[in-house]
Amino acid sequence: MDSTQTPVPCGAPWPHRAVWATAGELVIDGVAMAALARRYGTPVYVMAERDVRDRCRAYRSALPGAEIAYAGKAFLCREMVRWIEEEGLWLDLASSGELAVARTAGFPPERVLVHGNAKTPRDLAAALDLGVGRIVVDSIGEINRIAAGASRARPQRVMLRVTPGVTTRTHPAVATGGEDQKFGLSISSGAALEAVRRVLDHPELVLTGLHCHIGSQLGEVRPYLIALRRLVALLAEIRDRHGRVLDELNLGGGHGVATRPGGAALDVTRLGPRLTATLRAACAACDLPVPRLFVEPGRAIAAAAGVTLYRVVAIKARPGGGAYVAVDGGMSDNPRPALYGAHHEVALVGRRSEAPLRTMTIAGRHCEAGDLLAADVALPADVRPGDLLAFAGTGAYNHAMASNYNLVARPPVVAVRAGTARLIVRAETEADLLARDMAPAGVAVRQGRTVEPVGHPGKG
Ligand SMILES: Cc1ncc(COP(=O)(O)O)c(C=O)c1O
Ligand SMILES: N[C@@H](CCCC[NH3+])C(=O)O
Repeated sequence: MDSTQTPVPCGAPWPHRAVWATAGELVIDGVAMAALARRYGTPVYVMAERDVRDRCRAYRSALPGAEIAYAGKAFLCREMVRWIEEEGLWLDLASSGELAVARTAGFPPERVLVHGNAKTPRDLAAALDLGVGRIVVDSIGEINRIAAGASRARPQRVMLRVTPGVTTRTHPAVATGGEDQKFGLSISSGAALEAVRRVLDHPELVLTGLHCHIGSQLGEVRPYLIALRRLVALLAEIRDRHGRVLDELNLGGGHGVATRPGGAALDVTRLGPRLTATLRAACAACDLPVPRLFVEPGRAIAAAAGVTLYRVVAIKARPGGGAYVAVDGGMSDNPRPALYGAHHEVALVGRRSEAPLRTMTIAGRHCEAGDLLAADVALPADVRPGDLLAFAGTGAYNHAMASNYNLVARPPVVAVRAGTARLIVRAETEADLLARDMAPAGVAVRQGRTVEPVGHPGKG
């Protein structure tokens, strides 16, 4: 593109306000990525605030009257909590650590749902102390533990997570609707009904409804409708056996996002009306009032808002053609390609290249051959050390799943909005890494030389 051309929208899976501008620049909501990378270093996670907010609003308008709980496991920090709070969503949290983020960001506890198949005493104490809106019971043994921390004067509202026996097309590691798995209580075995009975026996607990979560990165509406009907049937059975009509039905999250241009997504504008209509029809058939519906999207709110920028460090020819392009990050900041074979779109940013496209594999910096961030992507043949690469769709389950493998410090998160960039999670430092490591007694600490971060061999 030459300097007379107008910016071209990137389209999905890039953020809503991402454009290709002149000279190969990627501009997200008015912020140029090359300058951002120079200012904050690389790797860096970029989160487009207005993208997150747009998606929260799309959920609220596609599901009027329903509660939208953002699944914080996808991406959580206090700034994100503020956006979610301001957009009127609930938060789905899964540990005392996540609860600490929400608590210290001032999120209203009555809009927090707590999940977990193995909630520790600490998790439960944090949830009960905070006074969260709902705890989602995931096992029978947990019922007494929650009741013990509540009281008749201050009863705890709970939902019950059930497994509806629905199969889904997704990676096996994130398929959770089937019978044989670690989450929830089976409907067909009778465990779910037994758990209902036990919860109802506790005056310290208020059973508000049922919950299920059938999997993640799902592309079809149908499994949700099947799960919904099974949960409504269970609501009717609970009414018939116990004389109790529960008010809430939570269908979890899992709504898939496009990972390639033109790729399929489970768009809430398509899903929302089908859920609402099916819920009404199923309840009418069982002569039940329509319960308040909850959904818990994580990826669908956060994934496309995020982009990761890396510097190219080294290039190597592959035997058979193509090349390995090694960058200054890897499976420590994005384990998804190695774990699930996940695909992220990749683009050269910050300079224009006329070179023909060549097939390249983007390799991470970690000490294992499987640390490949993207296989067989087409990039200009003149990609060189110092170049900047942008990865799309890294807003969910990247920062959240980052590790310190090889004692690599985790990257910062920078929010962009209307032409302004702002640090929202600072980079980890080597001092952070050493802070938890107890130096052996009597070892004198030798101060290291301060070195510039690698990955800036060129100005781009
Ligand atoms: C209980 C629960 N709710 C919501 C989610 C959010 O999932 P996703 O990010 O796929 O929407 C998950 C994770 O899959 C989950 O386990
Ligand atoms: N970590 C998974 C999603 C897990 C969903 C958690 N409930 C991913 O990146 O795809």
